[in-house]
Amino acid sequence: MEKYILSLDQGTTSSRAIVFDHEGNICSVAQHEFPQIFPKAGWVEHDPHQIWGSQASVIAEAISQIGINGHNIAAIGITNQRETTILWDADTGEPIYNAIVWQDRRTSEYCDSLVEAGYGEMIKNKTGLIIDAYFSATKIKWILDNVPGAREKAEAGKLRFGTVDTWLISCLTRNSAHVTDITNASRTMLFNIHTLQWDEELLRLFDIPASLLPEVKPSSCVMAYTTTTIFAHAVPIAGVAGDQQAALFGQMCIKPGSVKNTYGTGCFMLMNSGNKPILSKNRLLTTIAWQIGDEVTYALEGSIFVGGSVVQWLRDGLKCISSSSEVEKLATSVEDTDGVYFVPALTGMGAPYWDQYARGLISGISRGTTVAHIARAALEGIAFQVYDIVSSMELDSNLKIVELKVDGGASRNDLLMQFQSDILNTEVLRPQVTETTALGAAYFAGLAVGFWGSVDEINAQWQIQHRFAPKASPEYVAAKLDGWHDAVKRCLTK
Ligand SMILES: Nc1ncnc2c1ncn2[C@@H]1O[C@H](COP(=O)(O)OP(=O)(O)O)[C@@H](O)[C@H]1O
Ligand SMILES: O=P(O)(O)OC[C@H](O)CO
Repeated sequence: MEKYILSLDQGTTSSRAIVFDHEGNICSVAQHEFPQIFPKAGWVEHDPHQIWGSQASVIAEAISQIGINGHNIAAIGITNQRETTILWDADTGEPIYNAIVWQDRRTSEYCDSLVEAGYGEMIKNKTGLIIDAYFSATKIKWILDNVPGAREKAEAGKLRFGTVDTWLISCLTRNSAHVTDITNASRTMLFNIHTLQWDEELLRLFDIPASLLPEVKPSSCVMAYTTTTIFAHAVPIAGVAGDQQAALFGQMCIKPGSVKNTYGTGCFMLMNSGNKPILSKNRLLTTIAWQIGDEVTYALEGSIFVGGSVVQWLRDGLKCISSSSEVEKLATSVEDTDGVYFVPALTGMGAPYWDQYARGLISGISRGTTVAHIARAALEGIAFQVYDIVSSMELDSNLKIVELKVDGGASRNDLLMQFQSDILNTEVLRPQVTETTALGAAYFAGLAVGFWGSVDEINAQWQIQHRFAPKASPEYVAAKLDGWHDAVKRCLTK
C-alpha cells in the first residue's frame, strides 16, 4: 500500500493540508481561509473552533482528493502560526477565550513597564527574545487577569495553555494529549533555551501556574496518536514545529550559516546557528530551530511584521489592484519608483527596530507620482526590511550571507526577488516546492517514523526552481539604501 505524509499548516489567515509522497512531491492540497476577529484597535483574535474546523475540513478534502484514508498516512506533521495563545478547560476541552493572535498589541503597555523595570536582559538571556507583546507570556497573563474565573481555574489545575500546535493535537486526540514541541515552546517567553525547560523565575514574574503548560517534546518524534473520527485509524503525530522553523528545515538550511526568508503576511528570516545559541547584539531573536533526537539546533531570527500584507493593503485599502499577484504588473509598468519610498510599518516595525508605535510612511511624492510608483516602492520596502535584517545577522554571526533561500506567497514575485538580490548583492534561490513550511513539518514527521531514513536522503531532494543573481551597480544600491534609511528615520517614534 502506498504511504504518504500528511502535513497540517495552520497559518494566520488560512489552514492548509498537504499530502506529500516519498519524493517530497505535493500530491494534494486543500486550503480554507477563516475569519479574523478585530474586537478593538490593535487587538487580533481567532475563534479556536474555527481554527480546528477549517483544519479538519481541509484534512478531509486533501485525503479524499487522492482517494486515500488513514491507513495510507505514515505520519502527520503539524506546523503553525507561532505565539498565538489559547487557554482551554482541562476537563471539557472548551476554550475559555478566543485565541489571542501573535499580531495582537493589547499587552504593549505592560511590556513597556517590564522594559522600564529592567527585565530586558534577564528575559533575553534566558529566552533569546526581546520583550514584546508578540510573544505568548503576556497574552496568557492577560487572559488569566481578565477572563472571569480563569485564574481560579488555573490555580486549581483545571486549565490548559497551548500554542496552535498544542490546540490541534488536543483536537486530534479528543482532549487527551497536552504537548508542544520545543520550537513552539521557545516562542512563549517562558521557556529557557539553555536549560530546555519552562523557567520558574519567568513563571513567577508573569504569575502563570506551571500546571497550565504542556509537556515539551522534540520536533521529530511520535508525540501522540489521533483518535478523531476523521481517520478511522490511529495515525501518529510525529513532527511538530513553528512555521518559520519548519520552513528553515523544509528549505534544508541544515548547515550553520544557511539562511531562508519567508515572504508571507510578515517576513521571517532565520539563520541556522548550529548547536549553540548566538545571543544577538543587534536586536535579532535567538530561537530554537529544531530538536531531532537529543540534538538541539538554534537559529537567529529577524521578524518583520509587514511583508506581503502591504500588498494586501494596496489591494484592499488603496484598491489599486484586485489581486495580490497583479502588483507585479503594476509595479513593472514604471521603470523605478521616481524617488518614492514606502516604509510599510502598518502595524509597527519589528526587527531590528522594534518600534511598536511606528506607522507606515510614503515619502518623496511629487506631481508625477502614480499609484504604480507607490506599488513599486511598497515591494522595495519589503526587500529593504530584509536587507536590514541581513546586516544585523551578518554582524551577529560574523558570517557573510552568500545566498538566500526564499519561499512564501510573495516570493512568487520576480520583480521583488530580483530587487532583493540586487539590494543584498547576493544570490536569491527559489525552490521547486515553495510550500516549504508544510514540507519541513512533513520531513520532521517522516524522519520520526522511518518514512525517510536520514536528513541526507531528504537533502538530496531539494531543487532550485529559479536563481536570481545581482545585477545592480554598487552606486545605485548605495543611493537606494541611503534613501530608505532616511525614510525609516522619519517613521520611527524613538
Ligand atoms: N505575486 C505576489 N506579489 C507580492 N505579494 C504577493 C504575491 N502573491 C501573494 N502575495 C502576498 O503573499 C501573502 C500570502 O503569502 P502566504 O505565504 O500564503 O502567507 P501566510 O502564510 O502568512 O498567510 C499575502 O500577504 C499576499 O499579499
Ligand atoms: O502564519 P504566518 O505564515 O503569517 O506566520 C506567522 C508567524 O509564525 C508568527 O511568528
